[in-house]
Amino acid sequence: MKEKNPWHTPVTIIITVIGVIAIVALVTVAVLQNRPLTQKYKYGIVLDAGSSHTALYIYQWPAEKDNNTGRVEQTHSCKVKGPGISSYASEPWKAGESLKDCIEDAKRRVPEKRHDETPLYLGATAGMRLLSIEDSSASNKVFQAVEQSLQKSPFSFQGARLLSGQEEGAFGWVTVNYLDDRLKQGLETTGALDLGGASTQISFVSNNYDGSESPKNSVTFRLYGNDYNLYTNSFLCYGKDQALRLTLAQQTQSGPRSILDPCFHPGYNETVTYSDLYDSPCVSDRKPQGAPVTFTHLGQGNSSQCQDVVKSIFNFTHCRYTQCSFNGVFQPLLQGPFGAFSAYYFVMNFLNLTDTSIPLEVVRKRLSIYCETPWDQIKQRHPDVKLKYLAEYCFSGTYILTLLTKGYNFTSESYPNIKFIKKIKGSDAGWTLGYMLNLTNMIPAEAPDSPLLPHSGYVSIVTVITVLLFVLLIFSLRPFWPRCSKQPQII
Ligand SMILES: Nc1nc2c(ncn2[C@@H]2O[C@H](COP(=O)(O)OP(=O)(O)O)[C@@H](O)[C@H]2O)c(=O)[nH]1
Repeated sequence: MKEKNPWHTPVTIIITVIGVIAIVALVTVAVLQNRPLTQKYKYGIVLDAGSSHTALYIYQWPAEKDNNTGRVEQTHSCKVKGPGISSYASEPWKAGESLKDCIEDAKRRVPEKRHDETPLYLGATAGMRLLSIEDSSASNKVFQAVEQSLQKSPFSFQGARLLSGQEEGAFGWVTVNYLDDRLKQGLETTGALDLGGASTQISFVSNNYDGSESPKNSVTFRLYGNDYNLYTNSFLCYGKDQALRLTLAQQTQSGPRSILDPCFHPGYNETVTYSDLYDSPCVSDRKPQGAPVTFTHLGQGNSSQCQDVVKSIFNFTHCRYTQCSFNGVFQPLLQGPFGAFSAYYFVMNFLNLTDTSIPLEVVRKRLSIYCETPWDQIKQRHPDVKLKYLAEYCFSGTYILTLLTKGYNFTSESYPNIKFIKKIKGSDAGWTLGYMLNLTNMIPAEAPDSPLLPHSGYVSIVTVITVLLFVLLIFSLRPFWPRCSKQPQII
């Protein structure tokens, strides 16, 4: 008699076919339905009105995930032509005009249908801080002019304001740690060292600082469920352009007709007007009486003397706290890694000295060889570099090393903890991103709920469950399996 295979019974065949169709349908629906939707983005724009120039930054983030760290990124930056807005004190309307090209650029970069919901902020830093000290009415007029200009843009203008030094330092620290994904994960934070043209900031978390000593240097944050007690200080007049004024003022106190400056290359020769040099609140009270109209600024290229002149602009004589950096300012013990950006990066990158594993002594030696190089040779070697920047790298490099070691107390051991950086994951290091994250409430105080599975994880789980169900189905049909008995089944 012919053996009949139990798998060939109509019921079994129907169950198997339905099972397979159901499984295929389940996987297909799971994969198709969970495919990420076409990504929609939101945008934010911040104008950094610095002392030397203004820059516009565009940030974007996925529309659904405002609250997730590491998701906001810089997509574009635009450098405003001309000087910083504080330079337009005598013709404020020009400050507003100067921003137009970058605003036009932003209009092309941000999708038109998002324009009216895109917040636009302008934050001014030390250049405007100095102008407001010098002439508060001129500073108000400059703010009015930029506000009038930005209100005409199609973006949602949220105002132009002067940032305090403390805010500038703290937002720079937020930016660096946000981009490094250290805040959400509650990791040890990175300190921030920012060197601008008119001021410089140092911000870090130190275990031996709870804010009780010198409370004005303390900023507290609760971010993603973690509390931070940040130490921050901004030194007005210690940005690299104002620091250069301080050293030149130091060398021209007797009102000479010429000076031999150890921080400029041998053969450097420029005429400087006394009134220009002393036209800043950082030095205006020290303008020598009866000085001639101009002096000749000659380079000498002597590194050790340059270090002495630069050191002389720091005051180490008084400290009413347990410890100080300089000028009587409290500073707790340095702790952790540091990111040094803005002019720290421009200068050390030009000098090929961003590698902090090079011993400090070797760094100093290389800088002194550079400073001693004649000005003609320097110009020949770098025909494409702006002469103003080129002339100042010897001074700027010496200033940076002096500020870090004598000012902030970095040692040969702690110097390698510094990383000279320009960008982190494509976004510029600076206060602007931290400022926008704060104003848009994009960093929550408490840790967000654990995120949903990513698409690939979801598909994998559905596939595994489906395979298991399939195996289960096969086993549930066991009664219909062919028996392994020697006796043939007779129907
Ligand atoms: N070497 C060099 N210096 C720069 C560059 N951009 C800006 N600087 C200088 O670096 C300093 C700081 O600039 P920035 O970070 O824009 O500071 P701010 O203008 O004070 O906000 C100023 O002295 C600028 O003149 C650059 O591309 N190369």
